[in-house]
Amino acid sequence: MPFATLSDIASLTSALPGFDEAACDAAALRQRRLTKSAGSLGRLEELALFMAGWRANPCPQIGQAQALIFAGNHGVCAQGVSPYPQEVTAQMVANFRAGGAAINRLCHAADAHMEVIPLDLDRPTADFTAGFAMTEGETLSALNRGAAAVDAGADVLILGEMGIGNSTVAAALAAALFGGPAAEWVGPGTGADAEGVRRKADVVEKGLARHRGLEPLHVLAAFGGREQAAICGAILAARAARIPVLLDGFICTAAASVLHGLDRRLLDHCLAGHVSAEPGHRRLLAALGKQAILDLDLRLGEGSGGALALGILRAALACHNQMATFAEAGISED
Ligand SMILES: Cc1cc2ncn([C@H]3O[C@H](COP(=O)(O)O)[C@@H](O)[C@H]3O)c2cc1C
Ligand SMILES: O=C(O)c1cccnc1
Repeated sequence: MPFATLSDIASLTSALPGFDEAACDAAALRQRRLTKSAGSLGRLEELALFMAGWRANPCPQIGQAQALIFAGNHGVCAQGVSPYPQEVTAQMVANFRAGGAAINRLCHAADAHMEVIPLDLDRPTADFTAGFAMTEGETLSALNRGAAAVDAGADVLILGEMGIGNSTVAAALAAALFGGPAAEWVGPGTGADAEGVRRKADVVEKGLARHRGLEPLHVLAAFGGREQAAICGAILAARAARIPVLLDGFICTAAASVLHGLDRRLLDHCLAGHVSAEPGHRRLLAALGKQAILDLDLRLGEGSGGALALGILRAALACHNQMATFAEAGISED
């Protein structure tokens, strides 16, 4: 990193660190000695082992949690795909900076350091029904900005987005990467009515008809946007630094799916923080083989589900690192 061409990214996977089995095995041994019946902490145990393997540490800690919220604007909004006007993207960026958004409060509650990164909001990407949303240069630049924003000293990374029109962009990415009719991937987003959802499906179908048979990074360039590319760059930079990632809802997961399309292993260090109420998200997580940590009917974006899931991850590691063993507590084992 930084990436000079899109094909650099495609050839990168084998050079990235993988899961440390030895650290995971050592963590599993510790789990068996903790004062609880085997497996009784369910997915908390799995999360502790996941963190151990990716941090290459049998007793991983979360000292620093970073949250990156990437914002962008989309030419496809000209097709009337969102009930909200595009200015809301920049207005919400100001709200993030002032501390007034849901993600500010959720990051504060979870003790995550949040940063919002607006990506050329005054230059929306091109309308994907008319051509490529981004040039190769724009795509690379956004990927690199995402990668550069990652703090290599963080122990976990939460990713989120803000961009009016993004539920349509996400549906287009998901349909192009996994197939199926647009109607199976679109949903209300911020609150489109039945007529609005139909319009979104038509717009996505038009985009799919225009951009057929593309490689995943060209799918990203075709549908956009800059924040989706930045999310991909951040996921790759996190992988290079062995930082596990908490994905958010449908929009964030659809962006990440571009990397899964490149190589299925590229999202192995990523957890699905939650499953969103946006209907395509459940289908998308199933396609990626990921089980969400939380299911709270959220449909916000901004990284909200990732920030909430950080609390569960912290709890998993508090048990893993700080519970007494049977020997320490003088408790008889079976
Ligand atoms: C005030 C406000 C705050 C938000 N925070 C996240 N989103 C979410 O809604 C947008 C996607 O929905 P659609 O595709 O329907 O435009 C994204 O920006 C997403 O992050 C918001 C949307 C609004 C209006
Ligand atoms: O799941 C999401 O990412 C989502 C859903 C609705 C609106 N904004 C984001």
